[in-house]
Amino acid sequence: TQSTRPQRLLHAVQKNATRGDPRSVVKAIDNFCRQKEWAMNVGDEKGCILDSVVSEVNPVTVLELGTYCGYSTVRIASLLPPRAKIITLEFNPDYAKIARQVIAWAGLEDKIQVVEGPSGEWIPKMKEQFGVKTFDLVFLDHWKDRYLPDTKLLEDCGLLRKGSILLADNVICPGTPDYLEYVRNSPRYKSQYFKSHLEYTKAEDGLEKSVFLG
Ligand SMILES: O=c1[nH]cnc2c(O)c(F)c(-c3ccc(F)cc3)c(-c3ccc(F)cc3)c12
Ligand SMILES: [Mg+2]
Repeated sequence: TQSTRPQRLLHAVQKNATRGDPRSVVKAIDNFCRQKEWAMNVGDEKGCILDSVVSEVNPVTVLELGTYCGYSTVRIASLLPPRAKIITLEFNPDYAKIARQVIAWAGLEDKIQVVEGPSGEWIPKMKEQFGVKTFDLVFLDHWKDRYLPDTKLLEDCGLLRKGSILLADNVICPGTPDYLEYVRNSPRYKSQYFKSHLEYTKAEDGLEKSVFLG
């Protein structure tokens, strides 16, 4: 039976990356996506912006919405301090299965919890299920129509604190106009756009970094 793109991406990691070396996993995926098949990882260019935000925030508790194959999960987790944790939500069970294996190859299972299911259902359960108080950093990279409702849900569930950082991928391509309008005009956020390119292409895209003011 025909393999899927996530399966081929996983095989590229297992073939070209060193077990336990997260940076080699990131490199192997970027090479696969540049040389073989495009895939919707945040990629190397936007990934550097992600790295700089993670390093600046130095988060202890991270939420990622949208795991896909675990590329950004590995990128973030490789920069976290020892006791820090990342919870990553993935709606698609096939993606989650691949992501777990990519994360295992990177040797980062202890810092990462992959949770399967709809973000809208899991966000209200974060406190009771995972003992989360608030998130220091949220990386939005799932479905463009969920960015705004999930942000409002995070606010309503008391999962953001003064200074929590939201970092959103794809705010230009495919674009999240309602989310951008909200974080750029709400008095509860201070927002900043980082212009970049759609992963592995010359098309414009960017990341929006928004600080929750409480
Ligand atoms: O859905 C996504 N989630 C997270 N990150 C994404 C990402 O980083 C992307 F670059 C794209 C993208 C953008 C342009 C394009 F041509 C194809 C895919 C998508 C996406 C958008 C619309 C779809 F119908 C399917 C996938 C996503
Ligand atoms: Mg994306």
